[in-house]
Amino acid sequence: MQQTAPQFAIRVRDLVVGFGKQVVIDHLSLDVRRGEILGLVGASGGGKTVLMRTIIGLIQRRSGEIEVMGAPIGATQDRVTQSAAGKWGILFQQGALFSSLTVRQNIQFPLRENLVLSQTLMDEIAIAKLEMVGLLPEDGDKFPAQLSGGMTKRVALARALALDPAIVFLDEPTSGLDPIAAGDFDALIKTLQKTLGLTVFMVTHDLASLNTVCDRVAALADGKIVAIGPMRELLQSEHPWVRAYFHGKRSQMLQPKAS
Ligand SMILES: Nc1ncnc2c1ncn2[C@@H]1O[C@H](COP(=O)(O)OP(=O)(O)OP(=O)(O)O)[C@@H](O)[C@H]1O
Repeated sequence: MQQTAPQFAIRVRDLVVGFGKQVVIDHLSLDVRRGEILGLVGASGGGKTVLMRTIIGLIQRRSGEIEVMGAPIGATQDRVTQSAAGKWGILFQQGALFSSLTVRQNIQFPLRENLVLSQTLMDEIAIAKLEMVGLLPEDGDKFPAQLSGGMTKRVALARALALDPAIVFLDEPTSGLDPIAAGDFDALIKTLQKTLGLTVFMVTHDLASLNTVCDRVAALADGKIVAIGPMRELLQSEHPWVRAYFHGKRSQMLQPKAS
């Protein structure tokens, strides 16, 4: 692979990932530009989560190359791969907070795992991250069971931001939220992109998110990226799956962003 141009946060080339006889990702290539919000859509079970987990080294690939912020990601789940973890933060599909830890302790978890910091500094960082995601310092004392769905997503995002990553991976961040909370969360993502210069890789089925916050949308079908570009371009795509996805009955309410 050529020297990575600095404008790419993630480069994937000719990636193949499978389980037994099943090939999930089939010679897929994808560039994610630094500082963009990229939305990834695809059929349920089509491999979106597998792609995301392979990029961050949690799933072993069969072949292909992956670079994150210009550095290659190892082909095996080794410690070298793990040590790259400070480059990114992850918000998993279910939020996945530790139920026995307070919000503050959840946010501090990646700090404890990766750094040696005083408790005072960690408390200050936790307050700063809570503020960043629109929560109050006193929310830090709560346990996950005491949070609403929207708050849970915000805490999970605060934890993903704990190590000041360059990239955040979000797996269906607005699923389970009402449209107002989902819209608020989208606005938060956009603000963080602008203020922190974050690159956001977002798996989502949320048409409103795709339309309002994503700079580009990539469509995954048959294990490959079959279309990529701003939403208005995706809406023009002739690919059968992309057409069915964006022009099906459930998508008819979609209002394209003005170009
Ligand atoms: N660890 C694993 N072992 C075996 N098969 C797996 C594993 N992880 C994922 N798969 C399979 O890979 C395929 C893609 O799954 P994946 O979770 O990436 O889909 P997805 O596009 O994220 O779907 P959804 O939108 O429903 O979340 C599925 O057939 C799934 O069963």
